Amino acid sequence: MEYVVASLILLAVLIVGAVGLVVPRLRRRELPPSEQTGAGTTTLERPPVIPPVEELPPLVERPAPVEEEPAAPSLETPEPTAGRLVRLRARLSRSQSVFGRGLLSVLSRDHLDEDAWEEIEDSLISADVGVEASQVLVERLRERVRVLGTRTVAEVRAQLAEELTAALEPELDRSLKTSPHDGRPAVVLVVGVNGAGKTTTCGKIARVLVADGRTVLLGAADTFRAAAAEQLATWGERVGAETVRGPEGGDPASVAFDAVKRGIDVGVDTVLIDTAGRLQNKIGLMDELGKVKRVVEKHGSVDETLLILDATTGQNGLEQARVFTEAVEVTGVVLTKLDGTAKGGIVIAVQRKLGIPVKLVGLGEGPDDLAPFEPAAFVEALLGSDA
Ligand SMILES: Nc1nc2c(ncn2[C@@H]2O[C@H](COP(=O)(O)OP(=O)(O)OP(=O)(O)O)[C@@H](O)[C@H]2O)c(=O)[nH]1
Repeated sequence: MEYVVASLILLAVLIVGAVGLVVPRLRRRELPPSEQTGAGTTTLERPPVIPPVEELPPLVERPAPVEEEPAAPSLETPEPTAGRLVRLRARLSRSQSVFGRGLLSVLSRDHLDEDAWEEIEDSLISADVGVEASQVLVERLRERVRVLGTRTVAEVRAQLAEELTAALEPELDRSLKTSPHDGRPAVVLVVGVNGAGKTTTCGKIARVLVADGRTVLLGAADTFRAAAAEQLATWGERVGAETVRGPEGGDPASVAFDAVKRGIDVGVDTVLIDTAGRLQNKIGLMDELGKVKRVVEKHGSVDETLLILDATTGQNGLEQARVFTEAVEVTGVVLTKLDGTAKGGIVIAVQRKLGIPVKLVGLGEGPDDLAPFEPAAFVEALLGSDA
């Protein structure tokens, strides 16, 4: 019996000893290794490691982030050209106050005496219609009112509209020659003084053509202003049109030549060439534009030469325009910035003085603020509906 008790005690001591040896080892293994455990150092218990905030499970389940597709270069769809002038008529509000409110309020007076007719003539002149054209217009209107005995405002308005429309020569051909022919693209030269809106208008015309289903290539022959080629290329990219450029300060004629060649090679419908418009002197300008035209014509004739005129420069612009018409054969005028002037009558003066049809009008800085010019719709917009 005593022998059994002694054995049990011995067994208990052995178990306690074994547990005492194993447990500290296990504890030590659970702790991360201390940096220095040399003799004489005390190993302190480390605080529990708290995972950084971002590793904590979110309170609210967040949806898995959606992988964004790389943005594909999206092409813009320009507005259709039909009816643009009507849609943009409000842009003529400054000119409209002269024609619609000014002229019509005089014409609606009970007695149209000599002073009233003079006032009407002055209004037309100040709207840049031009002295001679204003006199002719007033004479014709005065005669009609006298012969027909017109009295109501609506009748006078209708007669004024007819006279203004007639002065804009509605029978002139205003179509743009932009269709390919003889197996090559149509070539359009864009000329005008710097700042008139040439590059912008080139870009807008490219959009007009694309809207009408044409393929276009742009030639940045304005090598004079560094940013012009960049500006033109940006317009082109927006509608998927390629731009041919040359070195800054390079020969404009050579860029124009390369652009037409490229247009023929890739088979576009129309090549639009933006030129530089330095007016340092007439001879220089004539030389430069003449050379561009001659060089381009090695590929075939130029189909359209559009002169860009800033409507806000009024009669001064007309003088500059004349220099261009002497340098190259201009086939159409684009009158820009009509939205920024009360002198919408300049359209009449331009056609009368230059004998060239206004084909397009710029009515703002937006990409589609360029409208085909339609005399009757333009006059309606000038006279407004509040007459
Ligand atoms: N309000 C208004 N601004 C216009 C119109 N057309 C062009 N502009 C502005 O006129 C300024 C000059 O236009 P550009 O196209 O750079 O003129 P540019 O003739 O090419 O000038 P250069 O490249 O220096 O020869 C720009 O700020 C255009 O946004 C328009 O119809 N209305």
